[in-house]
Amino acid sequence: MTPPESRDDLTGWGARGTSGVSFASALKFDNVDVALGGRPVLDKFELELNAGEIVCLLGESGSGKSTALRVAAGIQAVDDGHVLINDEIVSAPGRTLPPDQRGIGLMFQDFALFPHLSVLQNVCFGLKGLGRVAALAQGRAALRRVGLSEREGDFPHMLSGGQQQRLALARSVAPRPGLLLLDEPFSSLDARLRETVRTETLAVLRETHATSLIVTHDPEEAMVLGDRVALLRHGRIAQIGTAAEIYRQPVDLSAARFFSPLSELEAIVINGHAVTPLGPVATPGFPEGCAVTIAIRPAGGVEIAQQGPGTIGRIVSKRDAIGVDICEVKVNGIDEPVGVRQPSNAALTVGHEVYLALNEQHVLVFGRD
Ligand SMILES: Nc1ncnc2c1ncn2[C@@H]1O[C@H](COP(=O)(O)OP(=O)(O)OP(=O)(O)O)[C@@H](O)[C@H]1O
Repeated sequence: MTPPESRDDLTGWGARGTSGVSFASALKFDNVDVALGGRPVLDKFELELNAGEIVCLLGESGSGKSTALRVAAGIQAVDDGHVLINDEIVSAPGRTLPPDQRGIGLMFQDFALFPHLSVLQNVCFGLKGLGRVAALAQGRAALRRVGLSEREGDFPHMLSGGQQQRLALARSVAPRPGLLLLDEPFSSLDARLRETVRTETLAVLRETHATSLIVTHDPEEAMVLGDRVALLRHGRIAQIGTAAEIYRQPVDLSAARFFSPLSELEAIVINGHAVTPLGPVATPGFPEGCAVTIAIRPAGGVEIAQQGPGTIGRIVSKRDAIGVDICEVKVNGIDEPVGVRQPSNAALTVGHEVYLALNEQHVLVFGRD
């Protein structure tokens, strides 16, 4: 049985800035097709990572994220297209350079530690080419960075979940790979631990300078970790950009829904505006008479005030999430209550009549077919 998490899981990382430095590699997927079980999983898949960049691959379950990572790792062959690492073709139809010749570090959701090897042996496994003395020195430095020096003689089953994650990270960065491929690296950790581990892992990735491709299904995680976020849908990139770009200018309604719940209002464009029960919304670029969906994010899209001006509504539910109110407000003419997150205000209570003001800058407009 895995030992429980301890305070050490939150505080036990080594000194920042002590990870070994890699020479970052560029990675390119060029028109990659992969079919599995007779179904296309990657479909003309295109993605380019600049050297040293951290890109998060985000998407619904089954969208092809892990398959893309496995292709980059050389575990999965391509049916068409190419994969290039530093401009060298490493995957082409019928030709797949093995993982150990790609200069990559891999980290999986279940950590895939070797149960019969000690902590130190696990981390030194990929360092055999260095010779024993250099491998031990480099392995111990990686363990020191993740705060596991004292545990080098233990076996993986003696470590807590958080410590196993740290060992898996140390093992993947110890050989100083130019490219790190991480598949859901935090999903097996509990929520309390995940934030600390995420921050520390990001610090390690930055120190190593390795190019990193991280698969996740958690939008918040992608936005925190990625220099850019790539949204994958049915085996293709639906959108790629910085977290701010992809959150503020989602390519379509379904991309917008991925990053937060939305209040969605249907309207028609009249005189350059969509008329909604919450007031008019400017619709530049949409023709007169066009049917649009106005999507409002709970954070910033609308504000609740005790006094007008604004549209009258009634608070039907409220949760206090440590400094933040999460409210639902019923407004005449809108079927579903409008979701609002804003700084805590004890004066706002359920049943209270309030005024809603739209913040047009945070309101999204999409055309409807
Ligand atoms: N070996 C296989 N044989 C047949 N189908 C497969 C195989 N591996 C994956 N698939 C299918 O390919 C699709 C994409 O799988 P993949 O694991 O890449 O998705 P994912 O986006 O990583 O999903 P998740 O978030 O659930 O891990 C899924 O529909 C999956 O069922």
